[in-house]
Amino acid sequence: MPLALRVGGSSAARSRQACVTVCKAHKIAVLPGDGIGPEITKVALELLQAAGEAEGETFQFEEALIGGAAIDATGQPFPDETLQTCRNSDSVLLAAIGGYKWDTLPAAQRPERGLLALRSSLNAFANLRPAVVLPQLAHASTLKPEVVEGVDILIVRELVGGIYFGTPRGFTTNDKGEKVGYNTMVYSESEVERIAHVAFDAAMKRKKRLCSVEKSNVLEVSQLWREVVTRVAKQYPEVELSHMYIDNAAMQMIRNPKEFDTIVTGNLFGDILSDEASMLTGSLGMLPSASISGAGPGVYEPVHGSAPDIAGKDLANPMAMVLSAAMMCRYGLALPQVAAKLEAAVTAALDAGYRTGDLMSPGMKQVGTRGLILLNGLILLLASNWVVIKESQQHFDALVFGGLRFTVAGLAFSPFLKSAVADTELLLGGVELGVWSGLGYFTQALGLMTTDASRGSFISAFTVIVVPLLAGLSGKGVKPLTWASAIIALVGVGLLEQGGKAPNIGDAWGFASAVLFGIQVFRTEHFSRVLPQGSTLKLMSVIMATIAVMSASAALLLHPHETEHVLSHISSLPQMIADGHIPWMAIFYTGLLSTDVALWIEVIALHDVSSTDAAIIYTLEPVLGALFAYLVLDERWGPAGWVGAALIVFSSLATQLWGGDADGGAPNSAVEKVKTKNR
Ligand SMILES: NC(=O)c1ccc[n+]([C@@H]2O[C@H](COP(=O)([O-])OP(=O)(O)OC[C@H]3O[C@@H](n4cnc5c(N)ncnc54)[C@H](O)[C@@H]3O)[C@@H](O)[C@H]2O)c1
Ligand SMILES: CC(C)[C@H](C(=O)O)[C@@H](O)C(=O)O
Repeated sequence: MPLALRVGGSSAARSRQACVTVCKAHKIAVLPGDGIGPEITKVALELLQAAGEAEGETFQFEEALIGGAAIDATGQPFPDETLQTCRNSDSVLLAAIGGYKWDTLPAAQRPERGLLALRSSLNAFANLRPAVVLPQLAHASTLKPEVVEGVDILIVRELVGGIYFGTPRGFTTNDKGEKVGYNTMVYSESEVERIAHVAFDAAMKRKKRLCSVEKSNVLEVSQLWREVVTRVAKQYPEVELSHMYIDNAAMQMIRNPKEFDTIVTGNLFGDILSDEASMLTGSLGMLPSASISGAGPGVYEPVHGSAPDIAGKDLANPMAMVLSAAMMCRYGLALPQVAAKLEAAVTAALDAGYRTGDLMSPGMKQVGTRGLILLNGLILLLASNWVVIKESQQHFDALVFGGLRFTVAGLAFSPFLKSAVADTELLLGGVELGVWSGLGYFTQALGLMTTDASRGSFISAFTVIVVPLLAGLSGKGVKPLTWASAIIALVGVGLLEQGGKAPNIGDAWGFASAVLFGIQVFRTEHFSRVLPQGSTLKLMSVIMATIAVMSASAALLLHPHETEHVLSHISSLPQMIADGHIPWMAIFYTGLLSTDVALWIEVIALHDVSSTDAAIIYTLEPVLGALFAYLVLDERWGPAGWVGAALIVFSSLATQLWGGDADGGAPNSAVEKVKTKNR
C-alpha cells in the first residue's frame, strides 16, 4: 500500500552499520489476532522494518496467537506461551481479536477474554487513545469540517479495572425464577490515583486542561473517582481540572469537540468515548492506542476491532495499526525518530490522496493492493509491445500485421461471444471499448511506421494526462495543476522532437493514439465497475471481436494489395510461416499476450483501482519501452531528448501525486460498491 511512500531513504547507513555490531534488536511480540488483524499487521511490520532500517534500528519479531486464532489452535484465547512471549519482549504489538465464528461461545471462552487477560497480566492499566483530526481528513468526518478541524484529544482510559474486571459477576436466578446477569463496577482509591497521575502528567505536556468523566450523579464508584481525582489535582496546580458526567461528555464531544484537551475516565466509559472520538478523525481505522504499565512491556494496538465484515477483502485501513507501531516506538522503545518516520508515512500517503474505502471521498484515490499489483504486471507486457511491433514492421506490412494480430486475439475470446450478445448493456459497452482500443492500436501502428519505438512510447505518456483531464471535463472541473502538467508535457514532447530524428507525422499519430487510449482507460474503469461481476470474459470477447473486425477492415480497405497477397497464399500459409514470411512469433506474442492478457488484466484491475491510479502506473510504460528499444533496437537520443522524456514523466507523475481532483471518475460508484457489496 502506498503508505510505503516515504519511509525509506534516510540518513542512517552508517549507524546501521554500527548497529550490526553494537545495537541489540528490539524484541517485539506480534499478535495479529483475527479478522483484518493479519492484513494490517503485515503492512505495519513492513513499514516498521523499513523505518527501523532507515534509522539504523533492528527489530526482532516473534509472532504469537491470541483471540479466535488461539482458540482454534489451542482451545484457549490467551495461551500461556503467548503470555511468555509477551513477557520476554520489549513491547507487544497487537492488531485485533474477535469474529462471528466465536460469537456464540460462552463469555468466559470468547476471544475478547484473551485480550482482557493480556492487558491485566501485563498490568497495562493506562490506555492512551489520541484522537487527532489530521488536516487532510477534516472533510472525511461525518461532522462539519469547522466542528472537527484542529481537534486534538487524548483519552486516558483506565484499562485493567472497573466493570470489566469487578466481582461479583455472572448469571443467577431471581425470586421469580428469571435469569439475571450482573457485573460490578468497582474502583479502589489506588487504582484511581495511578490513572489520575498518568492523566495529569499527560495534560502537563499538552494544553494543561484535564476533564474527568464519570457518572457521580448516580454511581458511588464515580463519587469516589471524582473525590480521588480532585485530591490528586492538588499536586498539579498548573492543570485546569473539570468534571463531566459521561452522558454530557458524549454529547459535548459531538457538539464542540475542541473544548476537550485531555480526558481521564474509567474502563467502560473510555471504551465508548474513544470509538465516538474516532468519528471526529474520519474513521475508526485512524485511532491508535498505547497501554502502559509503568513496568514491563506495554501493549500497542489500534482502537478498532477485527472488522469481520471487511476481513480478507483488501479494504482495511492499516493506518491505526501503523500509528500504534509509532506509539510503541515513541513510548515503549524510546525511538522517536522511527516513530516520526512512521507518522510521516501516514501523512505522506494521505497527502498523495490515497484513501482506503472507510475514508474515501470524491476526488481522492482509492487504493487496493491487488489491483495495483496486477497493473504493474500489465505495464511490463505493454512496454515490450512497442519493440515487437516496430521490429516486425521493418519487414512486414503494418496494417496486415494488425489484422492478423487482432484476429488471433479475437479468436481466443470467441467462445464467450455467444453469451455476450444476449446482454445489450454489455454488448454496447464492449463495442464502445473495442472502438476506442481499435482506434488507439490503429493510430499507434501508423505512428510506428515513421517514429522511433522509444519516442512513440514516451509520447504515449500523454495518456496519463488525458485521464484526469477527462475526469475534470466530465463534471469535476480541472485543477490548474493538471493544466500545468499538460503544458510541461507538451514542452517535453517538443524537446523530444529535437532529440532524435526530425519531427514527423508518426509523432502526431502517436499523440492521437495516447488520447484514444486515455479515453479507453477512462471508459474501461466505468464499465468494469457497472457491469455485474463475472462478466469480464464476455466483455473481453466483444471488445476483441470489435477490434478484430476494425483492424481486418482497415487492412482490406487501406492496404488491399498486401492483404490480398497474404490471403491469396492462404493455401500455402504454413509454407509462408515456415519461410519466415509471416512474423508469426510477433503476431502471437502481441495478439495473445500484449493484447488479450494485457486488456484482460486492465479490465480486472480497473475494478479495484481508479483510472488515474492506473494512469500513474502507465507512466512507467514509456520508461520501460525506451529501455527495451535501447537494448533491442539500439535506439539512441541526444540530451534534449532525455530532458523532454523526463519532463513528460514528471508532468504525468505530478498530475497524479498532487492533483487531488484527478480521479478518473472512480470514486462515487466505486465507494458505493464497496459500501454496499462489502467486497
Ligand atoms: N481491540 C480489539 O481487538 C477489539 C476492539 C473492538 C472490537 N473487537 C472485536 O472485533 C469484533 C468486531 O467488532 P465490531 O464490529 O463491533 O467493531 P470493529 O471495530 O471491528 O468494526 C466496527 C466497524 O468499523 C469498521 N472498521 C474497523 N476497523 C477498520 C479499519 N481498520 N478499516 C476500515 N474499517 C474498519 C468495520 O468494518 C465495522 O464496520 C468483535 O468480536 C469485537 O469484540 C476487538
Ligand atoms: C474487544 C473489547 C474487549 C475491547 C474493550 O472493550 O476494551 C475493545 O472494545 C477495545 O476498545 O479495545
